Amino acid sequence: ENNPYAPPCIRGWIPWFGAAFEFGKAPLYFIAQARAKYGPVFTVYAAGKRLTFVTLHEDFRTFFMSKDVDFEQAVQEPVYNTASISKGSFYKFHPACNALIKGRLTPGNTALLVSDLCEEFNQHLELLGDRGSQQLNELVRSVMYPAVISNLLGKCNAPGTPLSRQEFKKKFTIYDEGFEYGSQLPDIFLKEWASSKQWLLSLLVNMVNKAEENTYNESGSKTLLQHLVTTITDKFLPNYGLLMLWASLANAIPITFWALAFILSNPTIYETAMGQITSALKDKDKQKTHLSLDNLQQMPYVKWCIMEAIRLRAPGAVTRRVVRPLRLQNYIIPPGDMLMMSPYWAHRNTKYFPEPEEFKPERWEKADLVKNVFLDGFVAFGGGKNQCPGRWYAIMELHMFVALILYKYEFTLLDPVPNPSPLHLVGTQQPEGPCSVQYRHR
Ligand code: HEM
Repeated sequence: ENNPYAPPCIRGWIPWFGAAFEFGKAPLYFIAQARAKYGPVFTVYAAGKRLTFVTLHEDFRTFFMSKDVDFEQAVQEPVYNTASISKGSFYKFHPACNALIKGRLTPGNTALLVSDLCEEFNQHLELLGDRGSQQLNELVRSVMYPAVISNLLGKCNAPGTPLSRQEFKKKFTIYDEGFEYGSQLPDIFLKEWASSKQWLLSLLVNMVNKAEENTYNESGSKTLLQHLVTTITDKFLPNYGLLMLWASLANAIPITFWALAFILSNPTIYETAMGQITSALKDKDKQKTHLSLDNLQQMPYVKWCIMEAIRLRAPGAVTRRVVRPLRLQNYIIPPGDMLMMSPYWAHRNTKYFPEPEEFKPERWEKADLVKNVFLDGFVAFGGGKNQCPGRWYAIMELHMFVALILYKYEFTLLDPVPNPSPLHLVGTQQPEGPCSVQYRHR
């Protein structure tokens, strides 16, 4: 309690609630204000928890690599609240689960998923019809949900009728939108959210049963889910499946929305991207557009647009738990503290990203993306041994989706690009307001 080396601690006026109220209103902006006022390392005491923020790039290595901080202990409680996985099970199986996903989604293995994913995207993009208008984020969801489920969990597990796709979209959206509160509160406070979670869990029970019956695909390979079935051997298997499903959709979908919105709202960027897409895909069919890894490599500018959207709308925070006294700057952070790092704010450091608020795809020219090297200071996927194992898949998936949809459809943005909502710390940023588009098949 009276640690003289502890960083400045922010408490609110109401002692018990601490800063929870102020923090909860707009946590993303609270971080920036607190940093300006209290310096690069500070603790927020909120709702009985100590959250210590690490804001200097020079400390990120410690955040990701130190043996005195731990990923599993930081996320165990949220994992229990969102997927009902017991503490014992999580500590037992999480390392193997993480290693599995990492191994299945290396750049090389991701390349093997390209042609199936392309087929899925084609199929679901064509369901949009010749023309229409709708919310851009709804449109992205309706194509990406079934396509990615099919690609990662198996074709037999993707919702196969318009009605079941509609229902999945509805349940998953509720689950995803409530994930942040759901990760902190017991189910009894969140009825609708908890019932969507139960619905999704039963769905995963079915998927797992099928994966246990058919341990291989028609093609003789295994889906990520079929691999998971052999790794998790306790009763929480479907629950791990749900978390994996959430992780594979929750961050990638908002980024797809932003990437499209940024491109469509900027005529020069749009022209450059379209130039590359049309010259790479030339006279390919516009209904069944076969797009290969080579084609993707012919559109580096489109990839820069994806990377730039990820940079600008990066997760609000990633977390670790301090397990032994941790030295940072001139402070000693006590065990038990949650350690927080904000990729969103890290990407607004002008030393690494001049004109940080601008959508400037060209800044990615300096990164050796062909060799899978990002820009210095880029931390959207976290780091260390718990760095996002889906990052190569995410980049490939978004690159392909954006190229395909722009090749097939012409869009008109009917609203200005919305601001990001200041309400969320978990995951990539969500739009604050509506953004509708009109589209027409080319
Ligand atoms: C643009 C899209 C994405 C972003 C920005 C993103 C970001 C992140 C971040 C920041 C973490 C935590 C890392 C840390 O604490 O150091 C994470 C974890 C994770 N991500 Fe992603 N992610 C994306 C897409 C995906 C996709 C497409 C998949 C699956 C195919 C995926 C699977 C996972 C999994 C399974 C974890 C948990 C890892 C663990 O348990 O150790 N992510 N992601």
